[in-house]
Amino acid sequence: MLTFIGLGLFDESDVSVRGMDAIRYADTVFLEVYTSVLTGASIERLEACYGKKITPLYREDVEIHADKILDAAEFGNAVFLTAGDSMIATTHSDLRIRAADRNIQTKIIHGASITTAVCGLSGLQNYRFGKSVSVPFPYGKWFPMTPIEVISANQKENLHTLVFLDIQKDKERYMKISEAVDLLEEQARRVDAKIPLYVGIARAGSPEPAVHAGSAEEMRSFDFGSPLHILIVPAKLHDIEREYLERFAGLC
Ligand SMILES: C[S@@+](CC[C@H](N)C(=O)[O-])C[C@H]1O[C@@H](n2cnc3c(N)ncnc32)[C@H](O)[C@@H]1O
Repeated sequence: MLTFIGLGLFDESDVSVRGMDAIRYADTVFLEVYTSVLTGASIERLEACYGKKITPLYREDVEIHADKILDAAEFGNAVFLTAGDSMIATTHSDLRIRAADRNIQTKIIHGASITTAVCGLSGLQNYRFGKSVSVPFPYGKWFPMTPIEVISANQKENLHTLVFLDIQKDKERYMKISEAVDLLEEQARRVDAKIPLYVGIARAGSPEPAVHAGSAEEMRSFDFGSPLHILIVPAKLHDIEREYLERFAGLC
């Protein structure tokens, strides 16, 4: 059996009771550490809390060398932990299909996801979000323009855009809101587009999340603090959305 378990957003206490029971009952516990992370808990702390040895998994362990996971699931109870919800903004649906190819039973135990937490923190309505996009760290001459293309397409339809920020786990590098805004502003400049308003959110799910709405300049000067960070580029605001951002995100 392979059980996908979403751990929620911040630390070891965010997992559901059902998820915790499945971890305690597991023979093997894997933790995927490259699509998102629990910034409030180290692996050691998770191990102490869940009472299990945890094997961290990097991208190649899941996307190329998944046999270790699938073997453990074929011959025992394996759990595959992910920060947030397991199948949101990740590649894990492929792993579930490969498990099914080997007649391994699978199930999902859901966790809170950043994709829904942003609605509560920003007041932006879930049904008004269009396609989401990721901003990767530029590499050499590689400077992808996909983020501004997706944002522009959503803006044409009057839809909000959720913008995930890159994680380079091997370097413990997490993109900050100010870095992402610099990249998005450069992309906008190249295609003669304008992003009039951003909403930045840091550490959703923690006791002290930061939420701030404003122009590119305000995003650069506001101190969002430690990771993880995420951005929203809002469409035209409804009255209630505007009022919520004024009350809870410092929108002027
Ligand atoms: C690719 S998504 C994975 C989403 C995850 N599976 C989920 O359901 O929450 C990871 C990105 O979402 C954002 N993110 C995830 N958790 C966050 C949090 N607690 N606070 C702020 N941003 C977060 C960051 O930009 C991070 O790089």
